[in-house]
Amino acid sequence: MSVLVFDLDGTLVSSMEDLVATLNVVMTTAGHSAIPQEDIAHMVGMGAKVLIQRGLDYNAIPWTEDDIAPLFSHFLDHYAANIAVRTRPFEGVVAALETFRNEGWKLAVCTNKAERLTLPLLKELDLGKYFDAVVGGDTFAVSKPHAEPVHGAIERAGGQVAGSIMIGDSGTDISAARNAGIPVIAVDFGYTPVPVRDLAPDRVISHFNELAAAVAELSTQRPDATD
Ligand SMILES: O=C(O)COP(=O)(O)O
Ligand SMILES: [Mg+2]
Repeated sequence: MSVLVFDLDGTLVSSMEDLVATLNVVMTTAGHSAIPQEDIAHMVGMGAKVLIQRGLDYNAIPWTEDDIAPLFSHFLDHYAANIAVRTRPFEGVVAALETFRNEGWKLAVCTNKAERLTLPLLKELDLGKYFDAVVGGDTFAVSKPHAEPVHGAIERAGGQVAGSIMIGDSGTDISAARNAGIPVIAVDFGYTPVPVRDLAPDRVISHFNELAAAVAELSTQRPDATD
């Protein structure tokens, strides 16, 4: 059984506005300046803790791990209470997930978002029902770009690595897929400081209605083929 392993933020869901709102509540409550959305877009992808650290760096605030803990806890509380104010699946996501399920694919989420945020968000957007496994940034001891959460998602979905494909929006996802030994399709509408095309994913799509063709192309390549 092959698995389609999806990243969440910037891939399945457009979540930037809610992430920006929460980060800026955390920043301003702590007495720091709010950060413009276009700059925060480059800071997402490694989970909320790293987002906060990058936000402090942006404001040139020196920090230690001890400084991060209360800000992270504020972030979790505020974001959990405002997780889907503006966040929505990208256009075509629901139709694509339904098609893949009907075709017999197993589906998994592998995100660096904390599990306690990921599960409620999927539920709130009525997406949870499509996935055989959901892995968050804190589900395993290490997060993407390590291979372990990708392999864990595939295993928990009841699938096997050979034939599985990752779909993501950032260099973190592309590296995670490479480390996990599976091909990767990048969406070009997500959150990344570098254009994903420059990171050499196997395919790039600009809309979810292009995903089925990209998956079909990669699926016809033998999983053990070398190129
Ligand atoms: O919350 C983040 O920073 C990243 O989440 P993602 O792995 O779903 O892109
Ligand atoms: Mg992402």
